[in-house]
Amino acid sequence: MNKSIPVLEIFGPTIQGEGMVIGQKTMFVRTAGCDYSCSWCDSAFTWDGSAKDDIVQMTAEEILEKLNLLGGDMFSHVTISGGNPALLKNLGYLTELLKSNGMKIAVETQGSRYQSWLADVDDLTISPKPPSSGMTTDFEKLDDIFLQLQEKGSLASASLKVVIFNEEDLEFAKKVHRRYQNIPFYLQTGNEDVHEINDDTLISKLLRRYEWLIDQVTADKDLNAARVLPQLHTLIWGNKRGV
Ligand SMILES: C[S@@+](CC[C@H](N)C(=O)[O-])C[C@H]1O[C@@H](n2cnc3c(N)ncnc32)[C@H](O)[C@@H]1O
Ligand SMILES: Nc1nc2[nH]cc(C(=O)O)c2c(=O)[nH]1
Ligand code: SF4
Ligand SMILES: [Mg+2]
Repeated sequence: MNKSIPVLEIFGPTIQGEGMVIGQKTMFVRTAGCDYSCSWCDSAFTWDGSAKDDIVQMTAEEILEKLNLLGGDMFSHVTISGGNPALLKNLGYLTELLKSNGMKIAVETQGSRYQSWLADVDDLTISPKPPSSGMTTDFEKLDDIFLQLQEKGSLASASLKVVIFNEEDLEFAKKVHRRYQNIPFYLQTGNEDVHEINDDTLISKLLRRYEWLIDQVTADKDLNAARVLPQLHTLIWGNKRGV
């Protein structure tokens, strides 16, 4: 089989620090390449060229082998993130292989591209980007993604997660929530300091930002069904990579 999946990191077991299955023990596979360039991206090395020499082209079998080498029998859940893994048409081989080996699959993507294999994912997080990112969401594309998931009977596996840095982001998030009212909706604290190396400084600021976000949500009747979360892994390990 051809070595067609560009991989930047494989790590774990760790816990999922974000979103719908926060706390779930999982392995991570991080693919290279993104069609966005968010101003605050905490994984910019996947697309800004700074780690281009670390990209390894792997087959699905090689990825499974590496997961087993690292995780042994201490995992049954694999999260595929990036970059944008939904750029990769042939990732379906990997999701099939992992599932046939008894693993559950989660995917993190921003909702700019659809791939048929997204319908086979157990925990699908779609994370449209708010104004602070500098990106513009194509809502027709996003509508189409949810439509395709619905047609395949996979809507129940999906959730929405919007990262919030300011009030304008919150307005954007409310628009998303209104448009897709039946999709579980998560708000996540934005990390403004992705290069901070002092964990105490970072964590106390993130906790203040989390409290601010909770205050906004509790005072807003349009957000009665929202779930508000921090990035748990950042509170534990700071900006460290590979955790
Ligand atoms: C690095 S992205 C990769 C997957 C996909 N490109 C996406 O953005 O959904 C994984 C998650 O991290 C979130 N994220 C990235 N930078 C962040 C930051 N500075 N603070 C909080 N969350 C961040 C993204 O919004 C996304 O939900
Ligand atoms: N522990 C942990 N949880 C995460 N949830 C989403 C992550 C990501 O970068 O996509 C991530 C990550 O990098 N680490
Ligand atoms: S879409 Fe995700 S990986 Fe791409 S730049 Fe934005 S946060 Fe980073
Ligand atoms: Mg991350």
